[in-house]
Amino acid sequence: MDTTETGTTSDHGRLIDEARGRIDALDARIIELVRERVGVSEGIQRARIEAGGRRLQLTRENDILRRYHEQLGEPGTRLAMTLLELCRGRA
Ligand SMILES: C=C(O[C@@H]1C=C(C(=O)O)C=C[C@H]1O)C(=O)O
Repeated sequence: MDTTETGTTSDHGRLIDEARGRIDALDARIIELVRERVGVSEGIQRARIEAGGRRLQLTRENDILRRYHEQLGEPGTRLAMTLLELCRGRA
């Protein structure tokens, strides 16, 4: 059986390379979606400030944290916290 320096067969190596290509493409889409989310969030924050309100709304943030937790567990909560951190404070 033909093996590479990582100990995989060439078939496995090809499968891994192909799957990594898909992961790289997914990561690029995720980063693009995060950038889109930052822009939408900034627009909401700016509108609220212009209307005389506060930039942040913690009840809404808690709903988002709960949704991520329900779907992805504790790491989902941390992911949502990171997303909210990226989206806060630029308006
Ligand atoms: C975007 C909003 O403003 C802020 C940003 C949020 C977000 O990025 O999801 C959520 C709540 C607010 O603290 C909103 O109220 O929906």
